[in-house]
Amino acid sequence: MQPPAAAPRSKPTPATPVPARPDGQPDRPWTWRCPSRCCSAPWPWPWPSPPASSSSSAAAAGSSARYRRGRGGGRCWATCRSSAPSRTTPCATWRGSTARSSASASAAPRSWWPRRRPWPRASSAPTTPTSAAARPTRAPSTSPTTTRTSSSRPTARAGARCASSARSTSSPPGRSTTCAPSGRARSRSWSGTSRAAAGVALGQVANVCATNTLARATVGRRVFAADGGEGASREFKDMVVELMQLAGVFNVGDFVPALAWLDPQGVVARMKRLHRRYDDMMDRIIRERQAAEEGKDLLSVLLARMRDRQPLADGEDGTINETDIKALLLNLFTAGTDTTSSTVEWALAELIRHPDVLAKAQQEVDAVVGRGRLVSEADLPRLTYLAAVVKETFRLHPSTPLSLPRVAAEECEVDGYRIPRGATLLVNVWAISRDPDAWPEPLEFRPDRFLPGGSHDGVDVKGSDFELIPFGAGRRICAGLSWGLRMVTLMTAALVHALDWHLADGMTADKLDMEEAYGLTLQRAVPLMVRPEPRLLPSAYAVE
Ligand code: HEM
Repeated sequence: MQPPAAAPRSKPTPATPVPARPDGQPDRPWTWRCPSRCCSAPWPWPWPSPPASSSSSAAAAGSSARYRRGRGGGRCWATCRSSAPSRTTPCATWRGSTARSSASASAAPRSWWPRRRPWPRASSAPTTPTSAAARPTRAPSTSPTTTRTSSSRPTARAGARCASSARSTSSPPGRSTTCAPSGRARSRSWSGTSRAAAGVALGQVANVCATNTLARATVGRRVFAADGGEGASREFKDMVVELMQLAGVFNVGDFVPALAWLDPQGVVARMKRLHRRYDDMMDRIIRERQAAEEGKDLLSVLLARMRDRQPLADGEDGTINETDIKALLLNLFTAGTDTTSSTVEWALAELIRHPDVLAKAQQEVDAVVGRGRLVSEADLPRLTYLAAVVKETFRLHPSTPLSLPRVAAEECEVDGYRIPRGATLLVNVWAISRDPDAWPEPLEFRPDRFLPGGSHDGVDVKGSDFELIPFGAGRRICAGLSWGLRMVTLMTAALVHALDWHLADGMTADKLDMEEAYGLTLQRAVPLMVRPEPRLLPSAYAVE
């Protein structure tokens, strides 16, 4: 296969002065995209910081243009489509690996280092005590009116087994209670959130919720306090983000084995440091669990199996040890937290940018649940519009845009392209779900397409409709699909139902930055800062 020409690597001469970030935040690095527009890669050289107060001329770029600058999109994808006899597998593979190589080279001062997503603190402006009790009714809306490089992936395999164990231990089939234990934690943290009228980073709150919910099923307790645990949650989230970024780096040693021992970018050294931090955290959790009474969580089950020298799954050989347990937990926490919370963050961002869609979703949840209680997992099957919103979010913002690397076990041919044995393949899920041949108006956020009578009525995210595969497909499909889908849907439903949403810091919906940061998971480049406002009866927020 002859891949299309790669992005030019010479430094451009800017014709115009460097504009400020559209969001007017001079303290964060603003990375240019490839100037030839032939690909989505951030420009790989350090760029002078924009002047602190210059006006936001770049903000004029429309939302569609912002989307187009994302990975694998824009002209490059179109070029591949026209020049290659088959676009999907080979082209997606090429796009993926190229995007990795150039995108990972974005951040100053080390040109081969991934850009870190800024992790905001809630504004230090004085908070107004707008408790749920004080603000029971819906306020007039002030919303703007405009609209793994490892080929064997051992921990992943173990994770798949682990997740099925989790299913059997924590979430019996037929019982619709997967996320139920987190309900109280959720409402508690939201009432705290609503007090933070100055603005909260939605992704961070969602991450604490997703992590605690998963933690309750896996280790029997929340790992972050509902409030006051900001430091710890930030540390954990930073670890997950760092892991995702390192996993997404174009590591020279992987492609030029002779250089691997040199670790020229320091990726392996950073991975090892990160691994030690994870290991310490897991050690702490295991010791605490061993000291406490045995529970019904996954960790208790695993520890009991280790103690009784039983294999992990019936019918399998071999017993498990503490390292296996740590690997399983690590796998679940890394695979299951950031993916979930970033999807919820994208969903809210889209809803804020589309007030009509938000209003429709709120009407639906009001009709099904009312305003006297919080939405629960049992309500989800009746929330068809909300399900469509979630699908549309997965389509435009798949949290694992290049899926996970696959290695061809045997040489094969796909659509006329020879795939050699041992080749690493990446499937560009992001580009597939924006393919104009499969999706009319692919860059528009239109949940209606999934409704009865819509162009994609009946299309699902569960791996059988190949134009929409945010969880992957086939044998190695996401092991936490059921959990992740329910978590995203429940969290989005709850946020939409319980709160009205305003952007913080004077931001308006039409200027909201929808830029994507680079990493294994699809984060927002600029975290979503919001001001939530209660919209239910005060009693609905009551917690035991
Ligand atoms: C929005 C939520 C999530 C999304 C979009 C997502 C997406 C993905 C994707 C695309 C893959 C790669 C599949 C492939 O190679 O074809 C994957 C693998 C995996 N995911 Fe998820 N995931 C999510 C949530 C979760 C959760 C909540 C868990 C666990 C509790 C989880 C556990 C795993 C594991 C263990 C694997 C590796 C499976 C294997 O290689 O056999 N994921 N996920």
